[in-house]
Amino acid sequence: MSGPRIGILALQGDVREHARALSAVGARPVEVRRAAELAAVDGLVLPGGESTTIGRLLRVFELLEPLRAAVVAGLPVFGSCAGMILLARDVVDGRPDQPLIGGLDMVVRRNAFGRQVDSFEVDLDVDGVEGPPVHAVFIRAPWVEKAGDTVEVLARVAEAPVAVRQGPLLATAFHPELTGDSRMHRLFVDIVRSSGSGR
Ligand SMILES: NC(=O)CC[C@H](N)C(=O)O
Repeated sequence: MSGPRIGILALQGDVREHARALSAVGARPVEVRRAAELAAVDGLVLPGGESTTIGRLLRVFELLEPLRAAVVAGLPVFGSCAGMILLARDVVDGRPDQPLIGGLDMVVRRNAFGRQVDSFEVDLDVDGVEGPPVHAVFIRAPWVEKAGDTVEVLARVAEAPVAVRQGPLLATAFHPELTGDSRMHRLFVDIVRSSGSGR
């Protein structure tokens, strides 16, 4: 039995690390740069990078509208860091006109942890992830400023949600692809399988 085909948006960011983590949990990773490639996946990862740049590239590659439509149609998507921002319905401290995909009923604050703690690492208990805490790497990360009632908060740093799920949409402010621990990817692949689009 082969695993679900999981696309990784490959316009910017750490695509290779996500591919490795997805393979480790039995999925088949494929790079996505075009709408036709998007149409052929069972789930999609939006990697970190710069959300403003990725948003602009989504327009250039004519992927923004197809992605919005895919999310509305129920495609499972996992956004990390900049990918979390792209899944938000609104962003605080974003650039004016920064394109978002939306889908997750949340407002995020971009670069929320500020300059002093630009990047940091912390061990986090994440709901839905068994075993020891997840070692979470934050790099100029956002946090969730406001979340709707149907958004499940899976982990927090201080008071701020940094991992959330709403139906088939999963988002983390941290970078689970950088630590060699593929449990967040396993959680996403389980979401893809149970959403019915996994083959
Ligand atoms: N590591 C990251 O993805 C950083 C996100 C970046 N600060 C942004 O606003 O998009």
